[in-house]
Order: sequence, then C-alpha cells, then structure tokens
Amino acid sequence: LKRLNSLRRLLGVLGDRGDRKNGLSVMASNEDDNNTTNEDDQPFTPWAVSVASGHTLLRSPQHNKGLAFTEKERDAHYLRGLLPPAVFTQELQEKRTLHLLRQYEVPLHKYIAMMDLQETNEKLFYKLLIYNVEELLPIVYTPTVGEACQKYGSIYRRPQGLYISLKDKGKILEVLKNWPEKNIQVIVVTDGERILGLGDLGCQGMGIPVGKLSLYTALGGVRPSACLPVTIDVGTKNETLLNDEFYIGLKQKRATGEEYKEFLEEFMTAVKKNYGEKVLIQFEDFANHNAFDLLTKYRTSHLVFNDDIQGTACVVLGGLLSALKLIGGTLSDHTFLFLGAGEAGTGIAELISLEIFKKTKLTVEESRQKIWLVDSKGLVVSSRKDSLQQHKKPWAHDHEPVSGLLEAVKAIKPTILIGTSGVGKQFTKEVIETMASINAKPLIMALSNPTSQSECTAEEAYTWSQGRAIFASGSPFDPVIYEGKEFVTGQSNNAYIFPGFGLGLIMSGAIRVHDEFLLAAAEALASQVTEEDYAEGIIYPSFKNIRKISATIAAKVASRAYEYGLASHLPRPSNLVKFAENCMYSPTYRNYR
Ligand SMILES: NC(=O)C1=CN([C@@H]2O[C@H](COP(=O)(O)OP(=O)(O)OC[C@H]3O[C@@H](n4cnc5c(N)ncnc54)[C@H](OP(=O)(O)O)[C@@H]3O)[C@@H](O)[C@H]2O)C=CC1
Ligand SMILES: CC(=O)C(=O)O
Ligand SMILES: [Mg+2]
Repeated sequence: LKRLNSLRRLLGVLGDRGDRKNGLSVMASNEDDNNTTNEDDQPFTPWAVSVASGHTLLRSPQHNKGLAFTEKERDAHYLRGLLPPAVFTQELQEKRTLHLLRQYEVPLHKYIAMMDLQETNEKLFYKLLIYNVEELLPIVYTPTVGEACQKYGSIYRRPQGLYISLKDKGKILEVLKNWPEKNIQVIVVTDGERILGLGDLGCQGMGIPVGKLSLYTALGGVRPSACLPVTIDVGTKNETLLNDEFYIGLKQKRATGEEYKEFLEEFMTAVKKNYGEKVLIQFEDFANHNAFDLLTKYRTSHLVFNDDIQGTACVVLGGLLSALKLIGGTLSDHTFLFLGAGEAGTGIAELISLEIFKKTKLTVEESRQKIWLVDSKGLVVSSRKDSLQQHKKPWAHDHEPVSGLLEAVKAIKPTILIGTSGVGKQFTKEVIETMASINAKPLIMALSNPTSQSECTAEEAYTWSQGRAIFASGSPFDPVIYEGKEFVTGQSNNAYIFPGFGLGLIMSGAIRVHDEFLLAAAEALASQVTEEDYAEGIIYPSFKNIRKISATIAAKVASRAYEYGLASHLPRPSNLVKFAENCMYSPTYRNYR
C-alpha cells in the first residue's frame, strides 16, 4: 500500500508538469517518501523523468555550457542560482581549463581531468582538444592513455563506452539497444588483448576505444553522438589483473577457439542488425592471432577497418613517400628492415609492396623481396616457413638464418629501419651506428607505443647517428638539441589516418573498404607535408593542421569509393574536400532559445 501511495504521489507530480509554467526539469523520485520506517531493504524503482533545463541541463554533457550560459539562457532555462553570477565566453572557459590542466604535473591527473570534462561539458572538451591538439594529444592518447588503461580499475569513476562481456552471450543485440544513441556511424572495438605494447589489459582496454573515438571527433569531425566505444570482455590472461581486487572486468581466463569466434560472430551480426550495413567497425588492439582472421572474415560482409594493420600501414607509407624527398630515390630503390612481424609490421610491409607494385613494373612478389622482417626468433627466412604464422609467410625470403637485429642489419644493409615489436630499447647504439655507417641519412621509425616501449628515443636516434637520422616515432618526443642544432621529430601514428579515413567512408556511404582506399589515404597524407616541414627534417605534417589533413584524406578516400562503385551517398559531391569540411562537428556552443 505504501508503494502504491508513493506511485500515486509520483504520478501527481508528473501530472503537475503542465501546470508548471516554467517547464522545469522534473525529477520525481520515490526517495522523497516521507516515511519514518526504514525501506532500505525494499526493492526500489529509480524513477527519473526529465526535460533538459535547470539542474538536468547542467548535468547533460551534450548540452551543458557551464558558465557560458548567457543571462537570457539562465532565465529561460531555470538556471538562476544554480550557477555563480559570472558569465564566461567559451574562449575564456578554454583558457581557464587549460590553465588548470597545466597545474597538474602528473600526466595521468591531466587525463582524469580531461575525462571528467568530456563527461560534464562535451563541447568544451572538444574545443580544448581541437585548439590545443599538440599539447593534449599525448594526454587523451598515447602515451598517457596507456597508463590510464593499466590503472583503469583504480581511476574508474563513471562508465564510458559499452561493455559486452561473456555474461551477455545470446543477448548482445539487447545490450546494444541499451546504448542511448541510435544513429551510430563508427564503432571502435577492442577485446583488450594487445593494448599498445602493454599486453593483455582485458576489460581495462576500454581507454583505447574511448580515446580513439575522441580523436574521430576532434581530428576527423565525426559527431560524438555517432561514435560508440566497445570493449568485448572475454576474460584475460593477465594474472595481475585477475588477482586485483579493483579489476573491473570478468575474472576468468580469456576465452579462445570456437567460444571466442562464436561470441565475435554474435557481436558482428548484432551490430549490422542494429545499425545497418554502413556502420564502420574499427578493430583496435586485438592480438594478432585474432586480428588477421577477423579482418579476413568480415571484410567482405561488413564495413571493417583494422587500425593496427591498415591504419598503421597508411601512416607509415605516407611518411615513407614524404621521406623520399629527404633521403632520395623511389620507394623501390630502398631496402626495408622491420623489427616485429605482427599486425603493424606485416600490415605496413604489405602496403609498401602494393605501392611498389602499382608504381613500377615489378610483380608483388618481386616488390616483397625488398622487405625483410625480424621477429622474436630472428630474421624471417624461408627455412622457417613451415613454422611461421600465415601473415609472416610472404616475407620468408631465401637467406641463411640470422638470430638478432644487429646481425640482421649487418646482413641486409637496410636503408630504412622500422620498429613494430612492442618492446622498448631494441634499437641499441650498435644498431643505430650500423644504420648510420650504411646510410648517409638513415631513416629510423620507432613505432611501438607507449613511450616506454619505443624501440629508441629521439635523442638516441640523433646522437648515435651524429645528427644524420631522419626519425619518427609512434609516441611523441620533445625536440632534441644535438651539437647546438635543434631536431624536431615527427610522430608516425595512425591517428593521422583513421579519423579522416573514417570520415571519408561515412560521407561517401561506403559499404566496404578496398586496399585502394589505403593507398589513397597514404598519398593524401604525404601531400600535406610542407617545405617548412622538410626544412626541419620532419616527414609528417604538423598535427596543428589535422582537421585540414583529415578533410584531404577523407576526400581522397571518398573519391576512391565513388570510383570503385563502393559509395552509396549519391550524387557524388563535386568538391569532396569542402564537403568533408562541411560535415565536420563544431565544438562551438549553440544558442538556446
Ligand atoms: N605508431 C602506430 O601508429 C602504431 C604502433 N603500434 C605499436 O606496434 C607495436 C606492435 O604492435 P602489433 O604489430 O600489433 O603487435 P604484434 O603482437 O602483432 O607483433 C609484435 C611483433 O614483434 C615481435 N617481437 C616481440 N618481441 C620481440 C623481440 N624482442 N625481438 C624481435 N621481435 C619481437 C613479435 O614476434 P613473434 O611473432 O615472434 O612473437 C611480433 O612479430 C605495439 O607497441 C603497438 O603499440 C601498433 C599500431 C600502430
Ligand atoms: C597507435 C596504435 O594503434 C597502437 O599503438 O596500437
Ligand atoms: Mg592500436
């Protein structure tokens, strides 16, 4: 009877709504019961019926403007008294927040502050990120996001993204329907097994899809409400996490084999059913024993993109095409040696050989002969072929076995050395000195993330090559002074690619990804490097111009999609760059009536 009375009172409050001239936010709750008896052990219904004004408006990250609500808006939306009297412009808010962020000395604290901002005032978060991208990218993205994932359980405040765990088997479609936004254009999904070069972080990998999607918006202009971060939790093999009382994921051994495949199949089917044919699914930081299979299996039935295999290939090929201006020759004149023969390494190798095949008279097989890879067992050579994973086989060339990287550098004499091992400090003094003894301008790319896993630092690359190296890294390094000269380094990270690439797919309504799109994206990136960049010895354009770069990449990708009959948004816009720019999300506040 008491509960019935509560309900009556609640309905009475709701009935009052029309009488309340102000249309105030109405929060009705049976917590308001004037009961004297303790109901703590009674089942409770968390009623919340609201319109976005007053307190509710301030609590809505999409609509909140904080101190930037004007006097008129404060009157019209029942905010009087809920905010201090000062009215700030968005620019002043940006300045204030930046000032605050700079007071934190620990990058992880800045990360937490940025995530809080994203959860309270989305437009201010994106304004800050877009206009201060070089300063804040290392916070919301690599390297800090790596540390955030490692400590995700203990810094956890509010859930971000959608968690799909083995507990949801048979109900994934229902779980997708719980997500509040219906019009999803991009999903970034991980299963947490290979988070950067930090290994299996299980459910705590969620930081990666969240971070990648914030870049989709900030760098590529995709609406935040169209982005869905997903973590698939099938357990973890990380014993530390399994024994951690603050671990937020399933405490069980990672599922493998058929159980894993069936769960992923259910996810892929549910996604297509819920969001349609044109939702982009970006696979991120899966271990390579699943990543290649998932890409192969779903590339013909879904719009899928593996960032670690394909996005990384684009950013590196773009950097190589641009580097030719500094190191000379054509791509096919060079010899490439990789440390690491996994997703990134073989993905890049495949795209380089495709580009050489397209631009020369060489066959794909001949172009592959210019590329060598070293894995944890040494140089990938034909005598090892039978025991090699499928993705390594095309790179198993005839050569006697070579055990380590230094020996491989001496034997192969590469002009370009690329680190994709996920293991730090592998480009030793001897390795770089040997590269410098073979090449006037050795091109050295240390791509592993985060900074702790980088194959070498910028300082090591410049010092050990006596200032002759052309250097780029996956995570950013500060400029280095060597013998009185300043060396600015480039960041070779797929963040240059996926936001623009995804935008190109979305704006053209592409239904599948074709390898030609990857070549187009790489060439578009290379075309954005300026003479000033080359004068500084860098092979990537500045992140400051990333939205323009993303628009150029999007336009080229879309253009190929139309050319290959894979675009569904018709008619084709005549100026694709302009169209891409016009599609981009703006972080500027809107006026409320
Ligand atoms: N800059 C960027 O944009 C990107 C950077 N990355 C980074 O690249 C790294 C690798 O990623 P990914 O390719 O997906 O990982 P994978 O696990 O697929 O591949 C790692 C490769 O490195 C090899 N390896 C591991 N340890 C050693 C060692 N000590 N000596 C030689 N080889 C070794 C492995 O050998 P084996 O096969 O024998 O086990 C494997 O071939 C990560 O740190 C990741 O953060 C990834 C994507 C993009
Ligand atoms: C950059 C990226 O995707 C990685 O390190 O995995
Ligand atoms: Mg990745």
